[in-house]
Amino acid sequence: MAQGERITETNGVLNVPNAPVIPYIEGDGTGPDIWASASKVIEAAVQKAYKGEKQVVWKEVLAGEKAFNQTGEWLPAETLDAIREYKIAIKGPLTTPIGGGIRSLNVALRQELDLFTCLRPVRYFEGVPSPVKRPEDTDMVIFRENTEDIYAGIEYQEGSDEVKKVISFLQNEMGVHNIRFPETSGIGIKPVSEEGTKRLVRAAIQYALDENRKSVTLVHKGNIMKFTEGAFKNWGYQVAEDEFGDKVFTWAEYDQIVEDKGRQAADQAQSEAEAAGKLIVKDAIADIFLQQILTRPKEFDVVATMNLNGDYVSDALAAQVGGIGIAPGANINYETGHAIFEATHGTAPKYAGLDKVNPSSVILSGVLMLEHLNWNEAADLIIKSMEKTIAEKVVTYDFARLMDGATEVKCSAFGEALIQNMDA
Ligand SMILES: NC(=O)C1=CN([C@@H]2O[C@H](COP(=O)(O)OP(=O)(O)OC[C@H]3O[C@@H](n4cnc5c(N)ncnc54)[C@H](OP(=O)(O)O)[C@@H]3O)[C@@H](O)[C@H]2O)C=CC1
Ligand SMILES: O=C(O)CCC(=O)C(=O)O
Ligand SMILES: [Mg+2]
Repeated sequence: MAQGERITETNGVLNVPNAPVIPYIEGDGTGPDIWASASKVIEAAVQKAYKGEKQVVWKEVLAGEKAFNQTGEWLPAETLDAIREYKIAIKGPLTTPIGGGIRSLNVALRQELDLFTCLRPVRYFEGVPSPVKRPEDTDMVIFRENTEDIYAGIEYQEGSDEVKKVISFLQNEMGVHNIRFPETSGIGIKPVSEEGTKRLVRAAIQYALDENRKSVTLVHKGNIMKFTEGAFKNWGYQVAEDEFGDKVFTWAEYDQIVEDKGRQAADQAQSEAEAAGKLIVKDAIADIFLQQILTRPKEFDVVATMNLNGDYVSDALAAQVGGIGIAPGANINYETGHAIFEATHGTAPKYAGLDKVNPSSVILSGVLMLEHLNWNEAADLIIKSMEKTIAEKVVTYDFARLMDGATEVKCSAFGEALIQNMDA
């Protein structure tokens, strides 16, 4: 086994050695089962693609229950230091208690490393059972803002001295009179900034242009939350128009043409922009968006949204293409090159230690990682093998329960089947 070298970055470009050290967090709950299976698949793909010329040198770093049991800390400083040093990491899911206890370690990792984009591609694999009639029509890439919004964790518990101060400030100094039950309210605060919005939307538009996508939809609830979600929409259009000029046509421009010259002229301008291959930047209010991704998925492509909306949209879209067992993700800072790859799902605690769940979400997060390293040959081997294995109906319980004639296999056996089906 090679000793491994650090990945570095120069002017936004990663320098990837042939044996990069990649820290991994095994995760809680089903994390260890999934990681055991996923890591073997990633190793096999790299071996088959590069015949030993390249390899991943894994370095375990601790977080969650394993970290707490071994060090007394949930997220040791060494873990953050290692990810800062080695740039790229991959992780299994980590538990977050509800209504008390520690705040989310997953969110902490994203905030500490300023991984401002949560990238979650949603595509269909032929043969996967889905609740919709044409799952192949769903092909979207979610850009979820990953550091702000209510995930900032600025919350005050009902009855606490802090909440009394905040409520008194709001009532006495800000003229707020509509907190319905001030004596028994908890308060949460939702910061959304111009910088935070613009760097996320910039990344989404750049991705859409690079990947020849047709549109970017800004998803918000700006009709109700005007200065947070409404501002997200306005800043999103600003960054599109100020920084991408002629490459994009926005619905803000469309509205301006309607005002100046009428709807017919605006429709014509949009048709011309589409014919010229310009990227359409549009927006949708979150509630109707959740309906339209089901009824008209072909109309959506890249999606840029805030943290909480992105969380809901991620799981909803994952369902359309077969569920959370096959939903990958990446947390990325496009400016520093730091990234942590992880599944969209959580620890699925009821299946912990049963070697049962679908490891595909972490395996496909590994594919995103390999693509990020520009090791596309290895990434493609995994994708092809997954297409073949699912087509053979060799699947884990989550797909098997919805498929006729499936062979249900365990988490580890599914990984082995992928390796068997991998043709270099
Ligand atoms: N990034 C992270 O680390 C995340 C962590 N979490 C945390 O995970 C914990 C549990 O959260 P919970 O809300 O139950 O959500 P989970 O995503 O952990 O599980 C919900 C359900 O999704 C299905 N599922 C999840 N993973 C898989 C898989 N790999 N293969 C097949 N099916 C899967 C199972 O459905 P079924 O029962 O129908 O088979 C499972 O019961 C919480 O502490 C939460 O905070 C949550 C999300 C992300
Ligand atoms: O951190 C958690 O526990 C939940 C995170 C989550 O739901 C997500 O990343 O989508
Ligand atoms: Mg989530």
